[in-house]
Amino acid sequence: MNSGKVHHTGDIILKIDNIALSFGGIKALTDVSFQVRKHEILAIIGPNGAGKSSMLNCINGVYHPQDGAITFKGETRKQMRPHIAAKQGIARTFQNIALFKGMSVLDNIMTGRNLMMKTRFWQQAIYWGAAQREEIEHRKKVEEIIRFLQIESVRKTMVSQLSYGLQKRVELGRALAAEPDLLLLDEPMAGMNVEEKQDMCRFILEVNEQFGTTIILIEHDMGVVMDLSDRVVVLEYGRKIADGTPDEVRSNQTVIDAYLGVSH
Ligand SMILES: Nc1ncnc2c1ncn2[C@@H]1O[C@H](COP(=O)(O)OP(=O)(O)OP(=O)(O)O)[C@@H](O)[C@H]1O
Repeated sequence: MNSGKVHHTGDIILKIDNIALSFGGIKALTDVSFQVRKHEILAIIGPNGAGKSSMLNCINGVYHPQDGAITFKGETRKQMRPHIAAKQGIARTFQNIALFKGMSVLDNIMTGRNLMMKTRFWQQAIYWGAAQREEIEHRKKVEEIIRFLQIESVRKTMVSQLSYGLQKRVELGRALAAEPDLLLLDEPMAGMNVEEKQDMCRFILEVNEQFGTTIILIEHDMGVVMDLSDRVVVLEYGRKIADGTPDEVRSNQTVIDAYLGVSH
């Protein structure tokens, strides 16, 4: 897989400063700091239990770190809240697919627009015309995403009837429906075959290129990480042990030791 990623990134969009998170006696994250530039694809890697998902959960406000600060688009918060993160333009996919399995592809992606809907239920009753126009606009955007992800043929299909790879693509579609500035992808290729992985890689790169979306992804497949990312942050036992370009990280002795299981 050679993606031919073009490296052109902008100002800092996300700053993680000295984050510490623990659950009772378990230290999930200790003093983790890194920065993400606009339009960058940043991969977070590390062995199981290293704190990767916890980091994403702090960024989108699901977990509340005991220490440190998160600055997104210039606004610093000690603790993010999920609805604020979403409103500020952070969208997320999950390690285990979190779709409405009994609903169609179209309706699932439509749920990603919820935050952007201006008219509420009681308003819809009064301003029926405005609500209808708004609905048409949202549907147009959703249809664009469906075309972009090449899932037109299954747009009316119930999600439970789709292959795992397609379900992952629909989940990406739902996140894209929110038109995020920052997209958090938790193992977007997990459980996929080679062909599905290649498709997902292509879509992630196209999202980054065409929409200018900044992306943070957690991924275990090192081939994918090396191909997709501009930079890589490596976590081990909740601490950052390296941060750099894929080439820098690949040749970093501490990283090599962590992956080969050398005790230190
Ligand atoms: N909600 C929680 N309650 C208690 N402990 C948690 C919780 N979430 C994470 N942890 C613990 O925090 C540590 C880091 O977990 P996390 O899921 O962030 O790691 P990870 O690097 O994403 O792992 P994996 O690659 O296996 O998904 C682990 O020891 C985990 O058991």
